[in-house]
Amino acid sequence: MKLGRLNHVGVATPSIAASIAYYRDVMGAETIGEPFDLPAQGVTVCFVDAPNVQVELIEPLGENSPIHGFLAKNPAGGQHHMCYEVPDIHEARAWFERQGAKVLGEPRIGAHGTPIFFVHPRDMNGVLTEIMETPHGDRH
Ligand SMILES: CC[C@@H](C(=O)O)C(=O)SCCNC(=O)CCNC(=O)[C@H](O)C(C)(C)COP(=O)(O)OP(=O)(O)OC[C@H]1O[C@@H](n2cnc3c(N)ncnc32)[C@H](O)[C@@H]1OP(=O)(O)O
Ligand SMILES: [Co+2]
Repeated sequence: MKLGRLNHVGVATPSIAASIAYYRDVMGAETIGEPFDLPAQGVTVCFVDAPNVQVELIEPLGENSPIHGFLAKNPAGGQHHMCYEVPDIHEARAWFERQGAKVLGEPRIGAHGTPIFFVHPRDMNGVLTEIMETPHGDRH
């Protein structure tokens, strides 16, 4: 596999509203999207645009949110995952499985409308890693 573009850095937060104020007022973010719910992923999401990458704010949604454990250990929130793009999600998944890495579930549709999967941080140098298929319009 060839390392692809860094699409976003996931940042878990107990309050998207408070994080939006921080990125706008302290960090000077000029483009911040509207928050939206992704019940299938157990999170509310909001994208903050930096010139070269997005920050993905994620707040727990529902009792089974996968970020409850992280926020229990990091109550103020913090950097949660890195997301890299790949041209073919199934090839990428098979690659990580061949490396012996723990792939967390089947590909499912993520916040950008293309399939994603996660690889366990224990097998990824301590970084929870999201792999995302590049949207068709963004392919070169
Ligand atoms: C918005 C939609 C989508 C997108 O399109 O972009 C998203 O990004 S959704 C983002 C949220 N979804 C997910 O994170 C799904 C995948 N994650 C999981 O399945 C779980 O979070 C997990 C990775 C299996 C962790 O589960 P959890 O129950 O919280 O923790 P464990 O007790 O199992 O932890 C084991 C081990 O891993 C360490 N850990 C946990 N989370 C992270 C993290 N984010 N970064 C680095 N390390 C992490 C945890 O501290 C434990 O370490 P040890 O104590 O040393 O064993
Ligand atoms: Co993400």
